[in-house]
Amino acid sequence: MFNPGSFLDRCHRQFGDTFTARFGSYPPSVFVSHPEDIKRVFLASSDEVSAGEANTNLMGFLFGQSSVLSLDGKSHLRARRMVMPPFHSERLRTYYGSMRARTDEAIRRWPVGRPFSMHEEMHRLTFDIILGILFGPQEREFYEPFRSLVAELVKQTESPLFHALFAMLPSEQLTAWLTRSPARVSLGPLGERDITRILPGGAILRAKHGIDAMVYGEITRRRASPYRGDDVLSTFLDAKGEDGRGMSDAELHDQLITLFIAGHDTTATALSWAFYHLLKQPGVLGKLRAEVNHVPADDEAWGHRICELPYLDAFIKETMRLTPVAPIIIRILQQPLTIGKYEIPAGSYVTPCVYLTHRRPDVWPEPERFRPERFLGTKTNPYEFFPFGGGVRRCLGASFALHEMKLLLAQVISRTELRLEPGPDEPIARKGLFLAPGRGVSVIVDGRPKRRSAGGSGDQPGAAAGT
Ligand code: HEM
Repeated sequence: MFNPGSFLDRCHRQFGDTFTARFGSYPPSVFVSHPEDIKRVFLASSDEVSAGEANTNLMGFLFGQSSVLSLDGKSHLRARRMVMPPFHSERLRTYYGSMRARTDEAIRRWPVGRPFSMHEEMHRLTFDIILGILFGPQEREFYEPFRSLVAELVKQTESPLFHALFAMLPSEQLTAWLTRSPARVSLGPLGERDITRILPGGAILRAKHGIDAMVYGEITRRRASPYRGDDVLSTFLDAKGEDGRGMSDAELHDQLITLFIAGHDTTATALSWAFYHLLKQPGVLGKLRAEVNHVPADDEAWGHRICELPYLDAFIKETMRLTPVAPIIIRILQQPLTIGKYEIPAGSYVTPCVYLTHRRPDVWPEPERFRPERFLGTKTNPYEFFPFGGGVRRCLGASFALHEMKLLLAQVISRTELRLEPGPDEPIARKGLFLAPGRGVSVIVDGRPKRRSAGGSGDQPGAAAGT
């Protein structure tokens, strides 16, 4: 599906709100986009629908079987309760300082007068931010190898070979192979050999084993250390479930990897779309800049006040309505379910379609128009607007992502003169599981920062992790 937007539009025009599509080796997926049907799916009990199995089939080899994404029912709720505290709203303020400091560094890095890809820059920035928040201040010896292993993994999982394997092999087999294959085997008298260099797809295994080894190494180091800070790993090391049990090393590893994977590519892609819409519409940029500049950069509560700005909030919602990062939400039916006039058999995939629901003209007048004002002074309906999914599986990093997006956007637009490099419109392209701007949003900075920002100050200062 190279052009996912027009594929979905075509299916909707031809078949209406509910239709079935089949992808590779996966069971048929029933797409739904009527708010009543979305509600039925999101409110279904865990006896009726599951999400863990579908998530595992898609990416389980990356985040492991004790990840909050892989689990269902009671074990999912237990994991969610343990993972949630660092993402509660009062805790988010402790991250503002490092978010600002990191954004400052990025702005200083950007060339003046020469185009660069905003998507790549947002990737780098959100990567640095989430790594600092998960693991705390780190030395370069951790960050740089980790960054290159992740870059290699992403490159490999976006390669044609991986897509071919994904389409051909039953997903459980692919997951099992990627999860269980050893990186090294013993060849008797020849000693141990790295087999990832000769296996097809071995580069994926190599990168994954490298990442796992680094994360386990860090967990061991931190368990042995008395250091506890504001970072997520510190919180998890001391967390106890209702049964009084803490997290095992495998649980810690799986939750950290999950948060890392779920927590930066998504936000980077949403931010790239935000910059695209912003720079495409000078009127919107003008309104946003006026609102943001109203908050003095050295205000003690800068971050908090920025996160409360109504137009900025509406702007981000409109970005996520028109160009949602995740086009669909996936559930597997554990028993037959009636959705609208259809009885859907157990075992089917049911996919509330974010992309189509967000473009319904009966809910969103002139749906193709980018108009943040539609969100001003209104409360959104969770079955009409769900860029973060819904029900008990709704994204647990949603508030974190929204705060991060607001702070980054506010800081960039108040400190730089930016414009899009002239060229055709950005196509909606599939990048892995997400919808991303196909050309990467090429921008040009025209002006140096106008004033020094308060950097790590304001709200509760945090360390610029990783430096
Ligand atoms: C703009 C950024 C983001 C978008 C668009 C996004 C979107 C989503 C979506 C669509 C889901 C599936 C929800 C469902 O099945 O109903 C999800 C789940 C999840 N997201 Fe996000 N996400 C974002 C940022 C983040 C961040 C920053 C974190 C953490 C640091 C995070 C952590 C998670 C986790 C742990 C889950 C699994 C929740 C569960 O299964 O209980 N996400 N996200």
